[in-house]
Amino acid sequence: MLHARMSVANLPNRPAILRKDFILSRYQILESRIWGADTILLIVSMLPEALLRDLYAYSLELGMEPLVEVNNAKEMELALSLPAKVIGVNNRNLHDFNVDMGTTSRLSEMVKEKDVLLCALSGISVPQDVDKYAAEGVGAVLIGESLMRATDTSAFIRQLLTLPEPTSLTPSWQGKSPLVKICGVRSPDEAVAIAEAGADMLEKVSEAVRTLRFSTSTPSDSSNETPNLPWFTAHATRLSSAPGRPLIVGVFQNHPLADILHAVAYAQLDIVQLHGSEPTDWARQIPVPVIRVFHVGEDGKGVEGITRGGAHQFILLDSVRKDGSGMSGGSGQIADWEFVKTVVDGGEIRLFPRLRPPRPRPRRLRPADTAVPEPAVNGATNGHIAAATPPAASAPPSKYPLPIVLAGGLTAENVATAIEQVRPWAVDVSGGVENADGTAKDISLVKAFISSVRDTHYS
Ligand SMILES: O=P(O)(O)OC[C@@H](O)[C@@H](O)c1c[nH]c2ccccc12
Repeated sequence: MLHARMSVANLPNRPAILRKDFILSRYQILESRIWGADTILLIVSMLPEALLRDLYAYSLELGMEPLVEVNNAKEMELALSLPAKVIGVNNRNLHDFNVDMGTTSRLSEMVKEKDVLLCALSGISVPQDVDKYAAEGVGAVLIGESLMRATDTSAFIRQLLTLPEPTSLTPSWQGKSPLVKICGVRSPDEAVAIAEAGADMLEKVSEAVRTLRFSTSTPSDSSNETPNLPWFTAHATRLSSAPGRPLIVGVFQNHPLADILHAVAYAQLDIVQLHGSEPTDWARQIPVPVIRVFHVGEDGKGVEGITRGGAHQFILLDSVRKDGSGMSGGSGQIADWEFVKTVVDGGEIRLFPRLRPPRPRPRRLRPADTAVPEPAVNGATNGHIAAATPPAASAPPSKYPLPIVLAGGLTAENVATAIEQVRPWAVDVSGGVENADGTAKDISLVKAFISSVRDTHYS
């Protein structure tokens, strides 16, 4: 159960996990919740009425609306009296195991006009079964045997539900020019000027952040949810398509978690950037999206596990400082763009893996991202970029290039080249848009930087 839950945990629109079992006690319900179930099955025919009512109420208490299974009109009456909101009609009679596909159709009359999600259970194997039930108001089907027998499960489900091939899963951030993140903003006035110049994200170094709330905020349209794109792609796509005021980022380098949480609340940060060697898991405890830095060394070290999703939402690549600290940032040093490009092209894990492993090819020519058969989840379980083995030059770029924020030594002069070469999701600049003595941002440089980015489109 826990493995099932974990394998879908990082999908933005993950399916619910049902414990389809013979549930007889509160203990089993609590156990289900603890091990990752979203809901449970309660079978009316095997539970005395008082126990059924108790288990139904207990399940609700734990935040789970159970699937209540019935097989005849009497059981349906009882289920409706609970009042169950999700009712499954089992076409299979559990006393003699005979399947009568008309059972759901006959009982569907009893839930008409009611606020009930009706599910058809058992015996479903062809699209016509599903279509017929759908026309009768059935909202879900439960399929066991025919799914187990199908050789290509995904194709079978698509066929059964008349779903299109999953070609529409194209990340939308790739067609646009990268977002612009300006770091080291010193005052509210500077922030306003930079916002007006069109920056997408600002990072402050002063206490001024609380006054940086602009009235131009446009709430994003949450009804337009992204489909189940891989983790980083989904987050990049969502942020790229949310218009509004620039987001305020707080950058932290090896600060205590308590300080970060305090700053998020006090300064109302939109995003936290972890720029040190903080534990990956902290991102799960920070209540706003997190950008995590990967410090890229000269030898291509520092990107191990970079495709692992499920914690931070965004990735920033910066060049390691030459001071031996292993940290990056603020040095004005350019990252190895060619190497960063191999990380971007290595991409995120494919959502729909091949069913059979690829035919063996000579080892040397095998690109890094097809070397291992991948599970049907995103990068949570499989960081497949090996620093020492960037994809071969001939390898086709991944369908889901890794969306990254590129930082390190960018200026209005070099940013266009950087974008063409690396194809980052966003670019980050601080020193490159400052005045000669480094005491303030030079707004004309900020404008030049932003227009250079906006003029650069990916082909
Ligand atoms: O394998 P089928 O015909 O697709 O059926 C699945 C499901 O309805 C069935 O497994 C089921 C639902 N409730 C049950 C209760 C007991 C035994 C079996 C079930």
